[in-house]
Amino acid sequence: MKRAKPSYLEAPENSVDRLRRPRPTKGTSWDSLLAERQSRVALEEAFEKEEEESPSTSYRSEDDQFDELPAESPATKDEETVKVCLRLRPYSQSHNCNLKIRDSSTLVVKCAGENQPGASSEKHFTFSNVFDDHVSQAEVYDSCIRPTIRLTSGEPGATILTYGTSGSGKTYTLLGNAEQPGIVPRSIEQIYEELRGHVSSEPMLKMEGMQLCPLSDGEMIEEKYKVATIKDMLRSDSHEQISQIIQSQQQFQPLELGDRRVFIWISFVEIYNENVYDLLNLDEACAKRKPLKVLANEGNAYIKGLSTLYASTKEEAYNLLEYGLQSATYGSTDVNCNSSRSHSIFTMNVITHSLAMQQISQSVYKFCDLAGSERQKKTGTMANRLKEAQKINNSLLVLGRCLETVHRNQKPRKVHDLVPVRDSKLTMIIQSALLGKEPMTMIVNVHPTDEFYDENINVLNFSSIAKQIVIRKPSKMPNNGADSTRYSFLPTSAPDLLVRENEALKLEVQQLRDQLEQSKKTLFIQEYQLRNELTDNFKVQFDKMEDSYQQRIESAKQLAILPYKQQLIVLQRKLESKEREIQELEDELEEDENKLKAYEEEINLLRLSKGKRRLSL
Ligand SMILES: Nc1ncnc2c1ncn2[C@@H]1O[C@H](COP(=O)(O)OP(=O)(O)OP(=O)(O)O)[C@@H](O)[C@H]1O
Repeated sequence: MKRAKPSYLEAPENSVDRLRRPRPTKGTSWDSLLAERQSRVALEEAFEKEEEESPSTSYRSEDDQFDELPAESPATKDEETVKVCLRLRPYSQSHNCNLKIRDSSTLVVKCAGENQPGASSEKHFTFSNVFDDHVSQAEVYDSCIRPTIRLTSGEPGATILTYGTSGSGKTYTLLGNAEQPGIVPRSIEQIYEELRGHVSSEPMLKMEGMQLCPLSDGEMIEEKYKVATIKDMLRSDSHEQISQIIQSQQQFQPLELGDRRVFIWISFVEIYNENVYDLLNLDEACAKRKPLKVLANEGNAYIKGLSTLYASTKEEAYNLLEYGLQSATYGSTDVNCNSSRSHSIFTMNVITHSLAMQQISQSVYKFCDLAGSERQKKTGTMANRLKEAQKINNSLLVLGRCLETVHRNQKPRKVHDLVPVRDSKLTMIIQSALLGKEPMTMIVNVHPTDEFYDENINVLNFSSIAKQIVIRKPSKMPNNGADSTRYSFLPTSAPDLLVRENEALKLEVQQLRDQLEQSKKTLFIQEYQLRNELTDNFKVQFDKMEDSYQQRIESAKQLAILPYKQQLIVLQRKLESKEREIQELEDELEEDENKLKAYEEEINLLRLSKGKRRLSL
């Protein structure tokens, strides 16, 4: 069946790029336009009927039988649902609170029109976990995140989102503070502690866009220099305290990873007013920030020109996190005086190279702190703030539409709608999670006071849709190993044989693609090893050549100085004979002087005897 096309006869959706809105083609007649409109209306009516038969939200009024409440879409052994956890922010007892925790997975909301007769008075929302306001950061981490960081099983990674109104505790949950570290520092600890002894000190392998590349010696030095520069700029060691706190609360143990070598690359971006900015770009430290382009290929997003820095130790990872946070844009609203007005995404790319198996796998962990989903009136939005709020709300709206479409597509139906991931930068970047290629965990933060009643209901409705999305685990190829892991959305029961055949073919194509991908990687590893061998061989040859050149230079030198050596010997001999002559002359002179002295003594004696004789006469 053909996919339903959007019609240009309907009011345009504001969030959709003007250029991409539907337009009439030249020469289209009015009759054909009406026919197109009618077929579209018929299609939509069919969808609505389907929707009525299987409602998408997981809440019902009190009048409904609670036991019948569909907690989530049924997930089989090879499937998992998007994990959606709820966390309540501590609130003052003086405030009215309409939210009550019923059990570890159910929240009951008292409706605003409680006193009106006939009005339904309670709504029940189910979650993977519900955390009360006194639950600690470590408990939240252990229940929601720790199980999703699976470093041995070659999972594709995970996307972790915090969602809620401004000031509801999203940043607190994700980052925490020096005394109560949040999810990101705990994940850094878990990853580096579990991979202890396997993280390479040299950044030898890197993902460039969608390609895996070995780095040259010069490039490796450059990468290390960047991280060292950031360390010098920060000059703080607060991470040591954070690390100690986490270690005392959660004992992460090193994993048994055999000969595997791991390379960890970190990037950090901010989406502000629908522009993507690099938070780790050292060149932009003092200059005006330039927005980056987001490109997409086969459901994977790639940010062109994004800095991805190598962190060989957890200290370096903490430094990159701190540096990125310093670069982030913070504004202030009436609701939260340190409100982050942008979405930020901290990404850890863990590349594992198994020498024995000749395999490379990649796990990408994305931590997204979404901007607050508050109403414009409540946040005192003016001018700049209004523009920010509109952009924030738009991207969250698109996120909601993506989740809704994915959920709708998972129902047994013939027409699958296009998931509008391209309608916002946020959904474009996290599309692999939205399209089911990797697990997603959403932590919904709620400030449970009456003041935020409407916003909280919106947030809870939004999360109830996310909760029902089923992620299917890929069928693993026998020799594919970890990196071939893929997830796909397929309807649970195909209505006819044709659809099933189609799906089987799709699966086959996917498996062939995976095989091709694996072969490419094997080829890449072999090329990489060959290059290393060649480099070693060249080194040995160069050493030998250098030795022989040294010898030749030495013998040429000896040959050149030979005549001078002989001349030197002749001159030395002449010098010796002259010295001997001088010595002889000196000896003769000494002899003559001695004789002279003897004559003088004789003369003196004669004079004395002559004198004596004269006296006697
Ligand atoms: N569970 C909690 N325990 C203790 N304090 C909390 C908790 N949740 C939030 N807070 C406090 O509430 C305040 C606002 O939280 P936070 O900055 O995390 O909100 P936010 O949802 O990120 O807001 P924005 O969207 O505006 O950035 C902070 O001072 C934070 O310390």
